[in-house]
Amino acid sequence: MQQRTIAILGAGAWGTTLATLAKAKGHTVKVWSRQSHEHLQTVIDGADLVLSAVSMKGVSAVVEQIQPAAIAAHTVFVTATKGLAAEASVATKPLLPSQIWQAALPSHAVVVLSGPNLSKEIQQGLPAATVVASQDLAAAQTVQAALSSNAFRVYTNSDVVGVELGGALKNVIAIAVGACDGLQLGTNAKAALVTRGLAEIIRVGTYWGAKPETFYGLSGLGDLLATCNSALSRNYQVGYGLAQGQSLSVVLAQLQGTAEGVNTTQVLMKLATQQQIAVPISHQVDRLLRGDITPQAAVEALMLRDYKPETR
Ligand SMILES: NC(=O)C1=CN([C@@H]2O[C@H](COP(=O)(O)OP(=O)(O)OC[C@H]3O[C@@H](n4cnc5c(N)ncnc54)[C@H](OP(=O)(O)O)[C@@H]3O)[C@@H](O)[C@H]2O)C=CC1
Ligand SMILES: O=C(CO)COP(=O)(O)O
Repeated sequence: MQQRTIAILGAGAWGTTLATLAKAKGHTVKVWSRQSHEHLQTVIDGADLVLSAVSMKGVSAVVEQIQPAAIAAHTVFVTATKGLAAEASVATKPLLPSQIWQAALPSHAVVVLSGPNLSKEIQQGLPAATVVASQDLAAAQTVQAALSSNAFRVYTNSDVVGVELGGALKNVIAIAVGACDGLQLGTNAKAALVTRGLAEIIRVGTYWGAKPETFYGLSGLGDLLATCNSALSRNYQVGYGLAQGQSLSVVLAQLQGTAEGVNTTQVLMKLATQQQIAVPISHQVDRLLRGDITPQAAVEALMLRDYKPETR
């Protein structure tokens, strides 16, 4: 196995966990965060892989600190952020983290890493699988070889948009399912939400050019199952807390780490409204997060929608 020099950007829950996985494989690992004394450019100098696990709101600020001309041609950039850019618009601006990285580093390979990867379980050494997606298959295979182990199984995929959107959009559905569990609506209701949530993700994803089948994989259905079934998920915790009658600000103040679904819902609603894509569950999550509706009223609004065939 080839030893690599890996720079990890972001020392939060996911960045720290990815560093643990990379160190366990014997790679040389350097971690950078805003608290680091070293400059970002110094940390990524000479790195074979640069792996970013900063939350969505920090991606542009981090990318802007990088001087592309000073980076070795073979360096592969990996983004593990699950979110949509707040400034995204259909016409002009990048929507996904990998598009921000690729726009700043047009001559470097960019790889998306996404899957059912609750960091606390991985830190405990429990087995997990993930997907690395890139238009550059060799770059994806380099990342696959670098991170695969007996505890972390890495698959490749060429559907970058699908893999990245799956990881971002499942967070919105995880908020809905957290609320469903917080209201103790039962297993049938939860199964319905996850299944119709997946249909909603596929509707949005295919609009943006993703392959439908990608969403039945690890970064779509896989990550939905993980985050909708675990109290470790911060997004699930947000929905659960709202269903307990707590305000969003109280829920977020008590939360350990980032719940990307809160901002992702806002961006998704802006884009889906512009493009007239039906996202009924996300719409109710948006109203709930804004405090415009009670969780009980959101459930009723979903149950009493116009009749329709399942396949539309
Ligand atoms: N935790 C998990 O299980 C998983 C998380 N993810 C995704 O990874 C991303 C990070 O999640 P996670 O590590 O859990 O979140 P945390 O809240 O634990 O950490 C967030 C990280 O982002 C950094 N950050 C935030 N804003 C900025 C900024 N403006 N400039 C630079 N850095 C910034 C933080 O830096 P600082 O410490 O300096 O504040 C910190 O390193 C999210 O998109 C999440 O969806 C993906 C898979 C699994
Ligand atoms: O993406 C994750 C697991 O795959 C982490 O979920 P949360 O961000 O909801 O904690």
